[in-house]
Amino acid sequence: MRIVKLEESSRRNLLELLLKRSPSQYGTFTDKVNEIVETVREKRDEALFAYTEKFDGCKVNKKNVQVTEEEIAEAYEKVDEELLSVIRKALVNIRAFHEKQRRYSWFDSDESGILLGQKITPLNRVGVYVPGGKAVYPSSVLMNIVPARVAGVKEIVMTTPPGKDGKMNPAVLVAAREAGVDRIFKAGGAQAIAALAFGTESIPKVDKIVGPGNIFVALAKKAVFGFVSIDSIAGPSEILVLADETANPRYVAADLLSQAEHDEMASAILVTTSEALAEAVNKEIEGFLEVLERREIIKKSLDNYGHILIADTMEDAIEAANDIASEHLEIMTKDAFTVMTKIKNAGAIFIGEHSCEPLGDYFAGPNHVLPTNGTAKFFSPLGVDDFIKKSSIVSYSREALEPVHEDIMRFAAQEGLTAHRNSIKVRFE
Ligand SMILES: NC(=O)c1ccc[n+]([C@@H]2O[C@H](COP(=O)([O-])OP(=O)(O)OC[C@H]3O[C@@H](n4cnc5c(N)ncnc54)[C@H](O)[C@@H]3O)[C@@H](O)[C@H]2O)c1
Ligand SMILES: N[C@H](CO)Cc1c[nH]c[nH+]1
Ligand SMILES: [Zn+2]
Repeated sequence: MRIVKLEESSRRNLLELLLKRSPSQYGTFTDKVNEIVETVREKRDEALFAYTEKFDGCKVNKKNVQVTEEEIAEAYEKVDEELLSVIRKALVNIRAFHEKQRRYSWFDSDESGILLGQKITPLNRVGVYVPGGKAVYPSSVLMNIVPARVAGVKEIVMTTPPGKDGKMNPAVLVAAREAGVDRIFKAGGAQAIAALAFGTESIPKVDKIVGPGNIFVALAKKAVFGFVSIDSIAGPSEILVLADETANPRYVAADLLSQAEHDEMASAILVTTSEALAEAVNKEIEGFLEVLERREIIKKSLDNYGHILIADTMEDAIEAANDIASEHLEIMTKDAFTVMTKIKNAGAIFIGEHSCEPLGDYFAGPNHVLPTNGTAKFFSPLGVDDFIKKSSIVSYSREALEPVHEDIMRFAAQEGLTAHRNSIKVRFE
């Protein structure tokens, strides 16, 4: 990977390079995706099936677009016992973590006759998109469905691209059933997002669409936002390792490569105060590349978005990490917990040399659907909050309203809203 000294210009160049991965930069794809979305909106199933044949090479129709109980039973037969056991163990951790995010309605009242509160209502029906182009992601199935179930969503509809033969990945189906999905449809890409947003004869319209995906999925989610709600736009994966001379270069290299293998557009960045560590990490990467299976994707990703920045001080390194706002941030330094307290922007923070990123991808419990592309400055990981909404509650007795009614009338009059003023006035005539 390129080793560059961290200074104002290199930091700016890196930030500009990373921004090129933002969905907003893909003008040519935007037109194409908008056309797919509009066509599915208008022609519904007919368009959905045609695009599935065109982009996924699979013929689906009204009869086979929804995954059947028989297909799920067949999937259980194909998935080995050990994987099923791992899925169940992961589910225990993921559920326990998300249970802690549960929110409750609250009501606050006193003797004055005022009751105020906030009522929590789960969303009625949500759509979960599970990517399935370059890799299959049963782990993402768990990460999307569990928080929705914990929140109390009534119906969870999942879509994921079918194989050319119409078959679905068995581990994906099993993970979905274990996590508590209600219905699964064979649809991927922008056409699946449009079908969930507007509804077709086969796929029901949902209130919110969540889940990661490639550039077509991300742009389609942007296009349908407003017709439905969406979660953050989780794009190609990212890792930033913050390390000093105490870090183990073999671990740092392995962790950087773990995210680079997702996509040619994934990014892997090391920010370190140690030049010796930087050289050693590069050497380890060369060794790993000889044996890793997805080395072609990894090489492209490192060529495009792999970077090592050498900082003069740990304070400078932390400032750069906060600027980049990576999806995942690993801290392998002395006093790693103190460093963590200075991190403001990151989707998930992994502390210490044994807390490697894939531990979070599969098992620890926190969600792996995280903000990417610098959006960790304002977005949070997918969680229970994404699947609930709040209504404010207001209840005043006559005795509570009487002492403040003139204040309110004055406020309304100042805005020139006489019907508002009248609504208060009629109660005291
Ligand atoms: N942030 C996260 O939590 C997270 C988790 C898992 C995966 N990811 C990311 O999700 C992405 C998954 O991408 P993927 O491609 O493997 O699966 P995907 O399901 O997102 O995309 C496949 C679909 O893209 C559509 N498509 C492909 N080529 C097209 C074209 N030329 N025109 C129109 N549509 C086309 C097809 O309909 C296909 O079904 C990766 O970038 C990965 O890094 C992120
Ligand atoms: N690291 C990905 C999110 O960026 C999630 C994932 C799923 N499987 C493996 N990894
Ligand atoms: Zn991963």
